Amino acid sequence: MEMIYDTHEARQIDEWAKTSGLPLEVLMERAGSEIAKQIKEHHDADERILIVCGTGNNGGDGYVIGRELIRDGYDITLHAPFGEPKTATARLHTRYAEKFGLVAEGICGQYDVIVDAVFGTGFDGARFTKSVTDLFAWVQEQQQQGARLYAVDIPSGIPTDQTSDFSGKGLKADATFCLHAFKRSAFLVKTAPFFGQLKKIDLGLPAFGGWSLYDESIEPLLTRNPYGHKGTYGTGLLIGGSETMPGSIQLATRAALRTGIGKLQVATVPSAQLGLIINAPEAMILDQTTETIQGIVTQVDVAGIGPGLSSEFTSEWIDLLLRQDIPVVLDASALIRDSYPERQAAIVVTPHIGEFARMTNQTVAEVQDDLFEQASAYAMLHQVIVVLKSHVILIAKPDGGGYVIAGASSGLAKGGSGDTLFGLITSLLGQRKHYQHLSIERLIAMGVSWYAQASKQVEQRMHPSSIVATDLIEQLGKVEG
Ligand SMILES: NC(=O)C1=CN([C@@H]2O[C@H](COP(=O)(O)OP(=O)(O)OC[C@H]3O[C@@H](n4cnc5c(N)ncnc54)[C@H](OP(=O)(O)O)[C@@H]3O)[C@@H](O)[C@H]2O)[C@H](O)CC1
Ligand SMILES: [K+]
Repeated sequence: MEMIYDTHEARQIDEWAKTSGLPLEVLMERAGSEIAKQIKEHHDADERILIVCGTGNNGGDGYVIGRELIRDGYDITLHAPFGEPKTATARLHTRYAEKFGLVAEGICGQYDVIVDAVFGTGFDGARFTKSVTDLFAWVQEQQQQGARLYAVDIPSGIPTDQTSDFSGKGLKADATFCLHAFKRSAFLVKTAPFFGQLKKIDLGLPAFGGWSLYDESIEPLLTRNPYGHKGTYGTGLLIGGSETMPGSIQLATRAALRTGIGKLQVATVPSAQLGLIINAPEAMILDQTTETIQGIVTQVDVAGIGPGLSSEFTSEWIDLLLRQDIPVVLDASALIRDSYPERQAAIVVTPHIGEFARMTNQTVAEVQDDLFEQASAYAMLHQVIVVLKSHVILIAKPDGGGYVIAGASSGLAKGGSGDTLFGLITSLLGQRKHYQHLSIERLIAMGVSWYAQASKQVEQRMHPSSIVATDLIEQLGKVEG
């Protein structure tokens, strides 16, 4: 799994390497050489390559890249608009690069490739001087004339952790070589478009830190025990639907049935019951009353409540579910609590970004700016698992870390997707016994990954604008792992 760091974690791993005997000079050497290798794979020695270096270690990486390319006969111009690097590590590499004839010079004419080694994680967004603005404008002109732009670690001008003060100004790379770990801003809505293609550069350091990009195979979810029976795969209870919103519980039910649950009980209103008889005859249908819910809740392995629900008893039913020793999934209309009881079994909340903003008394923009921290803070404070649905999906763990699932189809940005994901998550948690070897958060991450992969496959046969939740549910069964 690929790690996602904030500035603090990036500094910590440097410090760890240093105290463990691996100096920063070596990390810089690895970073620069690996990036140079990748540039050589895509560009010939006769292309004009410009490396723009800043005064920190990001600039130092640039000197190593230049040296490695010049050594192989590439046509390199190194430009240091703010003067020579100031850090001891970068200066060491500057001196060494001089031995290969790499010295800073002026810029002239059009370049084929520009390497942005101006600012990395040390950029101070509060200082946007005219010289920085002019440099960015010049690089953008070069791009308009056809230059390809590669950023080292982070595109210059882009913050690392959160975007509340982001001016919107920064270099927009075709690809970014992310050193050791991705940085959080590569997944934030305002800054992600500046990164272009993300390319991870391995510096040989151990994985460390709280957040990672989930990229594991979903194979375990697609395999079944040949000796199992319906009891092996648990019984789920879904509570949702109302006279005015009968559709969402149908989608949730169908998604749960397509993702392996052994038995499914659905407590809903009469108009939604009719739809379920036709569209999901495999589910068992219950009346949506306190008595029925009370009666069934002791017999199920998981309960999910919320989609399309509109009842004066919602809060009472949530309490009822939380008193059982089973995982509980809260979605949509059931996202109404500001505290949760201490309990052994997991509580999972699955808000979209607007619901999460309401739950935390913030604006959507405030949540988007600091997505990781916001999700973590809620999960840690309430000791719940947060599945936060935005342009990426974050699964925040109560211990402060979490998983990011990226790459789902843009076609999912419409009604019905959340109901589908809710049904899928509830179904998988009902099968906990079968998936004992996975932590609950990994099981959820794998489920979200299943959903994202299915959406990508639907895109192969229809335009994202046309994709509806039903297409996705049908595709779940065709994903190959
Ligand atoms: N483990 C790793 O991932 C490794 C990462 N490396 C690289 O190191 C950088 C971080 O290096 P750092 O020196 O901390 O910071 P930067 O190079 O990004 O920037 C600091 C210099 O930039 C100047 N600066 C900052 N903001 C501005 C601004 N608004 N205007 C002008 N100049 C600015 C700053 O100047 P000061 O006046 O504040 O001193 C600094 O000189 C990381 O991103 C990686 O690329 C290692 O190479 C390998 C290990
Ligand atoms: K950079």
